[in-house]
Amino acid sequence: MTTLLAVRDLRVVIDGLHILHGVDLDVAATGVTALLGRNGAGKTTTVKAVMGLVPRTGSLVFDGADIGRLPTHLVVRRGIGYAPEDRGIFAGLSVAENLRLAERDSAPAYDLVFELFPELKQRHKQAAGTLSGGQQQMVAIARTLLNGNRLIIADEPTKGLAPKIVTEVADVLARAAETVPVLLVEQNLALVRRVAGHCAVLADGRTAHQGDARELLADEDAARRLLGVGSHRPAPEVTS
Ligand SMILES: Nc1ncnc2c1ncn2[C@@H]1O[C@H](COP(=O)(O)OP(=O)(O)OP(=O)(O)O)[C@@H](O)[C@H]1O
Repeated sequence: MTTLLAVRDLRVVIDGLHILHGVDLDVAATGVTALLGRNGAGKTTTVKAVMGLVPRTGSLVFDGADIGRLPTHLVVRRGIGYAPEDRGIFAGLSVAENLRLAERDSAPAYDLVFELFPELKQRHKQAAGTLSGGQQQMVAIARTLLNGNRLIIADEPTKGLAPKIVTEVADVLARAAETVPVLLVEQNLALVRRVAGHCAVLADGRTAHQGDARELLADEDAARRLLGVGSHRPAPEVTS
């Protein structure tokens, strides 16, 4: 596996609380890498640390360059797009305005975005706050695809969504990952099995496992030990 982002011994302390105690993570240069772990394991904190949104120590090497001391805006400028767990959309602004605010490149990839999300084109004048949860998630992912990012980080994009919408979001992530590698924080293991190649599992702020996602999820005992759940649930249909 070729590594695009190499995280080593990542540590985060917030208000004196040690939240990450040494996370190692290799994000593959192609496809979807899944970041897994039980609630509170440190997944969101890990991706926030990559983005420079929380104070961090350790080594973060992205495409051969050290980004471990860069502030968020410079991490973004290196080509890492982030769709946060809370989606971070501007509720009072329209879909088009939300997208326009995210433009960084001189030629934003609206063709790609509207091909993947035709619904956003139809709803471009609608206030983003009146969209469904799934549509808001599409706006969050679309913003990362507008610019020529070299890595997309999506934090629990399917959280709270209806099964049909989960399938749609899974579809889009799988299609996006054909051109841009994706680091996906996800609890829906059926989706992970469907779209992910490499995976890392966190436990108590540390890396407990790294390897092939499907191999891990095929191993009932390991999945239960590392993730606390059986992994054999029906997979959502990915049509692309
Ligand atoms: N700003 C903060 N202040 C104090 N504790 C925090 C802060 N951010 C995170 N934590 C704690 O750190 C631990 C890891 O949180 P984090 O959100 O990274 O976990 P997670 O794996 O993403 O969990 P979930 O799957 O529930 O979203 C949790 O115990 C959380 O309560």
